[in-house]
Amino acid sequence: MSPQIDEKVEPIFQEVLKRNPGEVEFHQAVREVLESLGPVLVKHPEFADRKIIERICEPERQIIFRVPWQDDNGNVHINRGFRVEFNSSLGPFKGGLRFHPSVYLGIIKFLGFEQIFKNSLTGLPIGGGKGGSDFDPKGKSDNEIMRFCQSFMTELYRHLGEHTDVPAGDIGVGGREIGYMFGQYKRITNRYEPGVLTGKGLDWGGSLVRTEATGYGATFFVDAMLKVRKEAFDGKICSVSGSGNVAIYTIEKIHQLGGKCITCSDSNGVIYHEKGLDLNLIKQLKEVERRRIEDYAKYHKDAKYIPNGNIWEIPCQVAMPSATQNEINGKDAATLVKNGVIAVGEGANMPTTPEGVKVFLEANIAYGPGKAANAGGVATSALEMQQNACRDAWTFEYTEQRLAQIMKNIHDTCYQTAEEYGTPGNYVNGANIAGFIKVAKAMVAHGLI
Ligand SMILES: NC(=O)C1=CN([C@@H]2O[C@H](COP(=O)(O)OP(=O)(O)OC[C@H]3O[C@@H](n4cnc5c(N)ncnc54)[C@H](OP(=O)(O)O)[C@@H]3O)[C@@H](O)[C@H]2O)C=CC1
Ligand SMILES: O=C(O)CCC(=O)C(=O)O
Repeated sequence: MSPQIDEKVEPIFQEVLKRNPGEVEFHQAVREVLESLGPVLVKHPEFADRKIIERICEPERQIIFRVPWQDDNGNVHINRGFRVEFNSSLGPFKGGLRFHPSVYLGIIKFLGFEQIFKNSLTGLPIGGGKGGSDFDPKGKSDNEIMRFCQSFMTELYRHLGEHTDVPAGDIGVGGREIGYMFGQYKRITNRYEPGVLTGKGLDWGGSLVRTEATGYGATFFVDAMLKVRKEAFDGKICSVSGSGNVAIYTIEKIHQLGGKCITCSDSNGVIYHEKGLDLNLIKQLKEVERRRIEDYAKYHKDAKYIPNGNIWEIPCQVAMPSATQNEINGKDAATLVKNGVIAVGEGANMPTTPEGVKVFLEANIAYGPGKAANAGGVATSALEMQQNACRDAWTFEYTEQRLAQIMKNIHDTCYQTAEEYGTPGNYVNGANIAGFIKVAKAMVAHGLI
């Protein structure tokens, strides 16, 4: 762990540990932000007076509920649902829902905490929140998914609203699940309220580019970091982990920008295709047929499937982790650096451990942390809310242009803030400080609430 937490901030972190026992991912996310904030308190003593850091670490509201559902054989199952409404200083709580068996309060709190600063960086009026369930969608039938989503929304709906809390997708939650939850919300409330969820279908209030936004946005962010170093994607060998929504559209944009992506993965193994990935096949396998990535190698005999492989051992120049938290540890980071990586852009949330982050920062590579690099998804969700509010639907070109501009702004804000605070090139500090200051100022303005 980095010893660099400021002495004024350390007691706040100790209190977070005490108040939230066992929530290790939440501790990790909080510590990483708090490490950046010492110099901010020097410039802004009012933040310390008003106990802004202490308040920002405590969610405004945490909802935990039972989700009973029946499988196709009539068996009853009970899952646990969560929604952590972390901070609404800049707008309604906004952030995705994750359905994965690993979900517990500590995961949802880490994601909700990150979301506060990410959403602030977008420059759009959205607060931070996150939710989900320990439900495992793998191997479930379409009807089982629908029954689960309906049961989940039957409890959650009372906490949502376009001006209150607006969920979207995350791991295990895509367009299909958003559709079932939207239908149930509409049925229970008797309101057609498109702005209550984002990531909706294009025929019923969704936005063009939302599906692509996180991956495209992360690639735009890395492109901006490369440009600072007089580099470009063109001709670069790239490695992407995961094979879900973020991974697929990261690969797509990398290819559009002239890079060659040679890897993807799922939780069972890694695909290595030296001549470059066949993205149409990945889309067919994952988006249409919902199969495992292993099957990719059945169609390309020159591609290798490595069961339980370590994707970060495959040499690349640009790495974009797009699967899950803590997928790059200190050793993986050192391997990437040794093999010549020049840029790492995080499509996933907190995919690098603190030890890995330290390796990247010390090696002075271009390292874009998730809360900045993957903000394009939630930013485009906010654009979807704008379209819903004025009952409009923008073109793909216009929406992508807005996304590209937002990502450029986020990059420049992080870059300039890092310089201003004496750590040039450190996007971790830049993102944490810039994201924090905007929320902190709003909290001061709103008084003690
Ligand atoms: N969707 C969005 O708009 C945004 C997503 N993110 C983040 O991006 C990441 C990916 O999300 P998304 O693409 O939407 O999710 P998907 O469910 O579409 O895909 C997730 C991918 O990551 C793999 N994965 C998930 N959990 C693990 C694990 N524990 N170990 C190894 N592999 C794993 C999955 O493999 P398998 O099928 O085997 O589980 C799958 O390939 C997450 O960190 C998410 O929080 C960030 C910003 C926005
Ligand atoms: O689009 C959204 O509201 C949420 C996206 C998300 O979950 C994230 O940024 O991690």
